[in-house]
This record gives sequence, C-alpha cells and structure tokens, in this order.
Amino acid sequence: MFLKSIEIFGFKSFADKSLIQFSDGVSALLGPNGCGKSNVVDAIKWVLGEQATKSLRADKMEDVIFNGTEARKALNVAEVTLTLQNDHNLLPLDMPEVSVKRRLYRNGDSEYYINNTPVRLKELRELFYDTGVGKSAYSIMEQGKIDQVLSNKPEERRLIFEEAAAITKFKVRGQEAERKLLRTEENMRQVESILSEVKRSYDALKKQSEKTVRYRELKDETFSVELSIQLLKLRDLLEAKDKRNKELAVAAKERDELKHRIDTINESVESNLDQVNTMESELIETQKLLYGIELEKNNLTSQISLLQERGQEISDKLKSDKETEAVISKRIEEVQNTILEKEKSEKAMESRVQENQQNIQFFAASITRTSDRIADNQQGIDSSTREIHTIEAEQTRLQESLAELTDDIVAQLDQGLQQSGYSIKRREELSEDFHGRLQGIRIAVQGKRDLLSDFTGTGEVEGLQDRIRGLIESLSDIDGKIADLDHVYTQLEETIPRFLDDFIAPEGIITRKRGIDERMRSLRHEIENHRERITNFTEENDSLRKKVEEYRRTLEDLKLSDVQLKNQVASIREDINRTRTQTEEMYTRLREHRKQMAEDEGRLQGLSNKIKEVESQRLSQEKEEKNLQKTLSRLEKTISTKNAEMIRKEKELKTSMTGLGKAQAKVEKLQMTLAEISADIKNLYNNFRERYSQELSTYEDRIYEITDSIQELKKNMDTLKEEQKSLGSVNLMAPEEFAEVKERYEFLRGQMDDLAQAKSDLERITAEIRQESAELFTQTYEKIRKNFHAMFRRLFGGGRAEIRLTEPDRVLESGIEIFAQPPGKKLESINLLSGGERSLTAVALLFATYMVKPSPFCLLDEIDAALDESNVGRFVTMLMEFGQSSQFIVITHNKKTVAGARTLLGVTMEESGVSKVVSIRIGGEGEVTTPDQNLHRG
Ligand SMILES: Nc1ncnc2c1ncn2[C@@H]1O[C@H](COP(=O)(O)OP(=O)(O)OP(=O)(O)O)[C@@H](O)[C@H]1O
Repeated sequence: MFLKSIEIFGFKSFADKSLIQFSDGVSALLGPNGCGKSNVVDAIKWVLGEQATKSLRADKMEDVIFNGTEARKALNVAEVTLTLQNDHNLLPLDMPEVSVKRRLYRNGDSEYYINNTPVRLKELRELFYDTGVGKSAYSIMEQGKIDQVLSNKPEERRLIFEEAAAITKFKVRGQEAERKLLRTEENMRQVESILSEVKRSYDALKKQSEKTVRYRELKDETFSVELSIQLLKLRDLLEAKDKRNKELAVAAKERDELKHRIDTINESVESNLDQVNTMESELIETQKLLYGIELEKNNLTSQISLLQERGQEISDKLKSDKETEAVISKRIEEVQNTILEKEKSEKAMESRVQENQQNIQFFAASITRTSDRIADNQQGIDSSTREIHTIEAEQTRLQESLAELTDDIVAQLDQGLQQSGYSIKRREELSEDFHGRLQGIRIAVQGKRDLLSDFTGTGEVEGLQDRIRGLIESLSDIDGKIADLDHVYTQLEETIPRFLDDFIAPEGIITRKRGIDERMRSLRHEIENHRERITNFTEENDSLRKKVEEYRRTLEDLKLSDVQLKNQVASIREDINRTRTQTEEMYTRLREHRKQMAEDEGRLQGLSNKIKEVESQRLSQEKEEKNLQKTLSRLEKTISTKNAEMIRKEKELKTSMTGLGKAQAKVEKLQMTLAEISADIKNLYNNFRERYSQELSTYEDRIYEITDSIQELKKNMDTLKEEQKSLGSVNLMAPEEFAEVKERYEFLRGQMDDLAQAKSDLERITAEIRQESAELFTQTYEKIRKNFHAMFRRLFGGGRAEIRLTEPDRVLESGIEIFAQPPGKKLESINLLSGGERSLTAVALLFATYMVKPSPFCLLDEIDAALDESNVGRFVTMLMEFGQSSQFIVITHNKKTVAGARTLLGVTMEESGVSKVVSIRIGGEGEVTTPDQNLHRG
C-alpha cells in the first residue's frame, strides 16, 4: 500500500472534513453521478502540486474552494492532506510515512507542507520525481482522458516512457544544466564584449603608463639632483653660519668684558658722584638753612615789634568798648520797662475782647435757639393745619353720612308710626286717665292712713276688729282701683311706639346718628384746639422774630466792637514786638560788643603769648646757626677730595669706551652676516617647500652623503631636462588608470576563464545526463514496446500493436508513434480505431508501462466507460493481476469492475451539493452491503 489516506476539507464539493482511508490492491470508489468522486481525483492531483486549472476542471484556482450551496455558505479555504506509506523509501525521505498538504485561501495565498513543515512547490514536486506519481505521470488516468494517451502528439506521448525510465529527474537536471549552459554562454558573450573593450583601453593605457613611469622616473631623478644641489647650498650656508657664530661669540665676549670694565668704572664714578652730589646738596641745604635762619631771625625780630604794636592798639580799643557797653545796657533797661507797661495794657484789652466774644457767642446762641423755636412752632402750625385739613375731610364725610342717616330715620320713623298706629290724642287721654286714677288711689290711701292715725290717737280697742275689717274691705276697694290703673297703664303702654326701642338700641339707627353727632362734636373740638394752637404758635413766632431781629442788631454791634478791640490789641502787640525787636537788636549789639571785647582780650593774650613764642624761636635759631656753620666747613673739605679722585677715573673710562665702540661694531657686523645667512637658509627652505611641497629638513640627514660638486650636479640636471622634454605630452594619471584597467581586465579574464570552465563542465554534465538518459530511455522503451505488444494481444484476444520512435537517432527528442491492429483488422493509424478500441489500446500501453515500472498507486477514473462487457472482463482480470503488486483506486460505474475490487469506498451527497464519504463493508463471498441505496453492486 502506498496511498494511506486522504483528508479533504473545503475542496470543491467536500465542504466538511472528510477522510478516505485506502487499502491494498484494487479499491473501487463508488457513488452516483455528480456526488464528487472525480473531485477526490482532483484533490489528489491538487495536493501533488497541480497548477493547471484546466486539469482541475476549474477556470481559476479559487474555483477549487467550496463555493457554497443553497443551504451553506462558501468557504474561504481549501485544504487537502495526502498520507503516503514510505516503508520502502520510494520517496527520498527516511520516514515510514509522509504526509503532503496543500492549502489555498480565497485571497490566492497558497501553502505547501511536507510532514507539516512548510515547503516550496518545487520541493514538493521533487519529492515525487521518477516515482510514477506526479501531475504528468501515469499514476492518475482520468475519466475520458485515457485515449488522450493515444491522441497526444508523438513528442508529448514520450512523457510516460520518460517517467517509466525514471529519467524525469535527469531530464530536469539536464534542462537545468542546459539552461545554465545557455546562461553561461550568454554571460561569456557579455564578458567577452566587455573584455575586448577593456583590452583596448588596457593597451592604450599601458603605453601611456610606461611613458608616464619614465617621466616620473626622470622627475624623481631631477628632484634628486635638485635636492642634492639644494642640500649642498644648505650645507655651505650652515657651515658659514657656524663659523660666523663662533667669531661672534669671541667678539661678544671681548665686548662684554669691556662693558663690564666700563660698568665698574661707571659705578665707581657714579658712586663718587653720588656722594659728591649728596654732599653738595647737603652743603647747599646747609647754606640755605643758614640763610633761612638769618632771614627767620630778622623776621622774628620784626614780628615781635609788630605784635607789641598790635597789643597796644587792642588795649586802647578795649577801653573805649567798655564805655559803649555801659551805655547800651542802660538803654536796654529803659526799653524793658516800656514793654512791661505795654503788656499790661495788652492784657486789659484782651480781657475786653474775650468778654465781647462771650457776648457774641451768647447772642449767636440765642438767635439759633430762638430760630429753632420759631421753626418748631412753624412745624406745629404746619402739623395742626394738616390735622385740620384731615379733620375737615372727615367732617365732610360724616356730614354726608349724617344727612343720609337723617333721611333714613325720617323714613323709618314715618314707616314705624304708621305701622304702630301711634296717636298723640289717644296717648294724652290715657295718660290723663292714668294720672286721674293714680290720684284717686293716692287719695284713698291717704284716707286710710288718716283713719289708721285716728285709731292710734284714740287708743280704743273696742270696735278695732270692725274697723280693721272695714279697712281690709276698703283696701280691696283700693285693689280694684289699682287693677283699673294697671289696665289703663297697659293701654297707655300700648300707645308707646315700640319701634323706637330698635332706633335707640346699640346698633339702632338713632344710636348711630348719636355716634356721628358725638364724633362731629369731638372733631369740631379738635379743630378748635388746633386753631388755638396755630394762633398761639403764630403769636409766639411773631414775638420771637422780633427778638431775633434785636439779637442780630446787638450781635452786629458786638462784632464791630470785637474787630475794633482786636485791632487795638494787635496794634499794642505790634508796638510791643517792635520794642522787643529793638531790645533784641540792642542785646545783639551788646552781645556782639562783648564778644568783640572778649575776642580782643583773647587776641591781646594771644599776642603776648606769641611774642614769647617768637622770642624763644629766635633763640633756638641762633643755636642752630652755630651748628650749621660747623657742618658747612666739614662738607667743603670732603667734596674737594672726592672731585680729585673722579677726574682720574674719567680718564680711564674714556679709554675703555673707545675700545667698546670698536668691539660692538665688530659684533654687529657679525650679527648682520648671520642674519643674512639665516635669511638665505630660510629662503632655501621656503623655495624648496613651494616648489616640491615638501620640507627640505626631512632630507637633511643626507647632507653629508653628497659627493658630487654643484657643477657636476647642474650638468646632470641639464641632461635630465633634455630627456624629459623629448617625452612630449604625458598623461600623468596613466599608471593609476592603467592599474585600474589592468585589475578589471584581469578580473574579466578570470571570469572568462571561470565561465569557459563552467561551460565545459556543463557541457560534460549535459552529455553525461543525455547519455545516461538515452540509455535508460532506450532500455525502458524497449521493454515497454515488447510488453505493449503482449498486453495488446491479451486485452484484444489477438491482433498486433507496435510503438516506434519517430527519430531513432535522437532518442531523447524523438516522438513515439503507436500502431494498433485489433484482431482481424489491418494495422492502421490509431485515429481510425473505435472509442472502445482506443481505450483498450491505451490501457494496454498503461499496463505495459506498469510492467516495467509499476506506479506506487494508480487512480483510474472511469477508464472502463467505453469498454464492452467482454473487454471490461479482460480489463478487470488484468487489473486484479496488477492489483497484486500495485495499489489501484478505480472510479467506475461498471459492475464487473466493482466486482473485481477488494475494497469499496463510497461517496454520497446526502445533503445536496455536499459530498460525504461513507464506509462500505464487504460482506461474505463477494457480498457488499452499503448504507446508501445509491451505492450498488451488480
Ligand atoms: N468549488 C465547488 N464547490 C462546490 N461544489 C463543487 C465545486 N466544484 C465542483 N463542485 C461540484 O462537484 C460535483 C461534481 O463532482 P464530480 O465530478 O466529482 O462527480 P462524480 O461523482 O465524478 O460524477 P460522475 O459519476 O458523473 O462522473 C458537481 O455537482 C459540482 O457542482
């Protein structure tokens, strides 16, 4: 077994993940039309790297992804995994099992895996080279394409033979080698053309470069000669400089010695001169001092006489000043007394002013007070006036109410009298009757009283009983009279108009009227009160205003007198101040006078002190004068000694100076010469630097190596220049350019050699591959040729078949012709064969190939479709025979073919548009049961 299983997901109609497990021998893949059997073949081709969409029955690669059904959505990825058994290492991998996987996304991204490791398509294809498995190999024979093996062009037909001969690998390598060879030749052509161009520049630049190299050599030689000349010049200059430096050192030493001597003499002379100068200065100073002392003495004497004169003057002045002082003091005393008197009168005047001020304040306050009172009164008048207005308004309102009320009373009274039937006449009659009867009772009672008093007067008891009885009887008579009176009274009462009670009840109309009357009275009273207040206030204000007028007049008078009094006070004060100022002035004068006197006294004292001081100064001057006279004579003596010594030294100095002048001139001359030599050396260096951009100093170590003379060197130089001139124009960069071109030239040459070597290697490899391939191909071809004939006869039950090379001399390019002659028919072109004959011939070729190189597995998709019963029988026999050694998966609708299979695999479409793999058991002897009614076995 080679094919172990295939797992399909999202590929074409396999929407769900489906696993098909294959077994050894011949397996039949069954299922109704359109259920997806061929999709399994496509899936296997696809996973093995098929790129041609046409071969996958698709327009574009994306079409292989499950496209959806009415019930299902399309998927975005298709994935197929094929697991292969590799225990015989048919595949070049040291693994017992190999899985290859391909995945495609709807966006076009595609992935390949070998054993779950991502790989490139090329690697995946290489895995199946010469195994008989592969997109163009014979392991997969598809529905309706079997006879295409025959229809293909003779050149294309050889592919099967090549695969069987296992030369595909060689072929690919050979093609690769040829491609490389072509590339190499192309490269060689390119390199050659570049090389010839580079060679031209190489030759040209080589000549130029040689010339330039000679030119550079001449240049170098010229430089070397020039350098020697310059170095010789430098040597001469350096030697001359050295010599002069030595001479200069000697001359400088001589000069310095003379300088030193002169300095020593000078120092001595200077020292003497300094001493003489100092002494002379001292002498002059002493003389000056003596002269000064003389002058000072005279001055002091005259000062003393002057001071004495001045003292006399001051004494005289002091005497007169004392008299003046007494006069001023007396005058001050007089003035002081006057001031005291004036101050007294000022005080009196001030108290009057104060008194007047108080009066002013009093009257001003009275005016204010009275004015306030007037204003208060005026406010009272105004308030009462306002009150009167208010009350009058209320009176008006009340009068109106009263008028209305009176009208109401009259109306109600009239109505009440009418309703009560009141009559004055009747009332007067009853009243008269009442009073008459009352009088009768009073009389009767008086009669009884008289009777009773009669009894008490007599004291008689007899007949009392009768009398009391008679009295009681007469009292009942009175009772009757009282009852009559009561009756009359009741009648009288009835004449009283009762509605009047309502009138005078608290809420009655009369009561209201009385209330208003009362209020009117009260308001009238209030108005009177207010008017009285207004009159009182007005009268009071009149009298108060008069008072205010009076106060104002008095106040004016007081203010006037206040001004007058103040003026008087001011004039007294002014007088006092004036007098005080006079006193102050007198005091000042007195003070100044006294101060002057004190100063004069001080000056007098100072003068006497000064006289004493000056006299003592004159004394000390006289002493100093004597000392100086002594110093003067000592100095004069020493100076004359020193002067003699200096004359001697100056003579000596003159001689030394002459010598120094000469020595200095010599030194300067030498310095000048040295400066010139240094300038020459500097120029030499500078010129060299400018000409050669190098430092001459770097060559100085060669200075003593030069043996030639300058003349010889110059001659040499002329010869070199002559040769340089003869070279003509020179490309200075030629050697560098030549080096570059040379490098490039050599590189290209190397490349050319490498390419030539590669070409010869490739040619050799190609030849070897071709040789080997040709041998393998011929062997295989021969075997297949023989097998084909035998196989054809077996399948057709006789007849003849043949394959021939179209170009036997070029076996690797030659096409393959097929000739077939079914039994009883002439050997004719295969194009004239029937459909079934073509299929059977193709199957014969296929099996002939299997015999030489059995494919590890074979997928035959309905290749038996065109065969008749007897041919199918032979085909199946053959299949079962080959099934012993190879794995066959046969898609078929033919019952005989199914019968030849050891294993049955089923594909159904339970759900419309979605393929599903179903397991099918093989029952007893050739019995097959299937869960799907669509699957069948004849
Ligand atoms: N991308 C796709 N998505 C969904 N279904 C697809 C896709 N491509 C093809 N099909 C379906 O697969 C079916 C064809 O399957 P297949 O050709 O394998 O059938 P079969 O079993 O070989 O049929 P027969 O026996 O007639 O040859 C068709 O119904 C087609 O619509």
